[in-house]
Amino acid sequence: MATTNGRVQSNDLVTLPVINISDPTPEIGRKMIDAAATHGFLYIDTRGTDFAPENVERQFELSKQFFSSPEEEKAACQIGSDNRGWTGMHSETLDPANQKRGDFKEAFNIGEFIDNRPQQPIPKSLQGHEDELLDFETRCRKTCHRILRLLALGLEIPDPDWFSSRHKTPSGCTLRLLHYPALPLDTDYQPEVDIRAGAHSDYGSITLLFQRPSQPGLEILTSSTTRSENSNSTSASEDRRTQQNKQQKWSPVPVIPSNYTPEASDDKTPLPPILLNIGDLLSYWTNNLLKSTVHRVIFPNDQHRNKASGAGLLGEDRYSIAYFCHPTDSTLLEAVPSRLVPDMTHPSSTTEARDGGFRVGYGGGAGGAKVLTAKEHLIRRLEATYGFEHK
Ligand SMILES: O=C(O)CCC(=O)C(=O)O
Ligand SMILES: [Fe+2]
Repeated sequence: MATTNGRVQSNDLVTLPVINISDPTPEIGRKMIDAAATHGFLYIDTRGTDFAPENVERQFELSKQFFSSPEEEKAACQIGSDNRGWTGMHSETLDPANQKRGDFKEAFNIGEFIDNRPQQPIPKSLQGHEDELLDFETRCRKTCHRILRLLALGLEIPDPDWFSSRHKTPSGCTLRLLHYPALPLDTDYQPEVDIRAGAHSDYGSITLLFQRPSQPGLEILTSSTTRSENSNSTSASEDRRTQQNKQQKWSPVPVIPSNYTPEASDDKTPLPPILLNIGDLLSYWTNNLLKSTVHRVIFPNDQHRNKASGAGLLGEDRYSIAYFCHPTDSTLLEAVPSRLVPDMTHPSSTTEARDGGFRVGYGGGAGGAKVLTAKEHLIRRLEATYGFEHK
């Protein structure tokens, strides 16, 4: 273990379940809730989704086409306060407290299409491919709706469409293409302070992440409890002390987990499962029952040590695609009608025991002074990160 960015780094890969969502039963929903309430991350088996391997391959081809286009063309679609467009190398700093310079990545944010049309300038390299972007976005949306339905079933919400019916347009849904370039041989990259994507949590309800086989780097912040010497004690004070001994560590998330057997054929690279994680909004909405876990992307240490790749560069390019799913802008983040929210988060708490008379069992601050809309929640979150007001 080594200390990076103030936290311990572990070599232990984290084990997350791989869930097939083709059969929308309450039992599958419960498994998803268990994982979402523990690590906030789980894998979705691509066989139960709207994605065929060629859809994902094609989107990665388009992504490469965009990132390898001339800088001026990308800059013509520079990101604005609407959170859409291109952000270049080092222009985003996801973890300013621990980074001395911006993320070693570039990204292109595509906001949702309205009436089948993009609502932002499309760079030259992607012009004529709008239908393919829309097709991929539509598959992401459908898959998210299946997932939201399963989460509602797992939470025993009487209406299984309670979440999905609150995820319509217009919304903050964003498809994000990401490129983490290999480094020049004379790089001054320092693994202790530099990073491909700084530690952060996602803003929306859920995120889908598509990764490439053999392009690792994602890590999540996990907690492990180290017990003190009086480990037989179960008193409340001992429990509190044990709590204080919780150690946070970075655990790598494998692209293809050992508990997954992809359909590999001779001529094709296997399609990794889709990684799913819970975002801040859904965590807030479920009163922190579902966890929005901090994660980051590192430049793999072995690639940093082993110097040049064939291209005269250090390490390899990494590409990923994220789909950030958000509720309809006007959605009120009010009570989630699930008895599991109080039961699982605060088993013994009562209304009076909670801060400010916060109503137990009702997520998202319902019962508090003001119920936020999804858009207000997103604006607050973006302001906290970028320090400027988004439209
Ligand atoms: O590229 C990745 O693997 C993760 C990207 C990510 O966490 C993000 O864009 O929010
Ligand atoms: Fe993220």
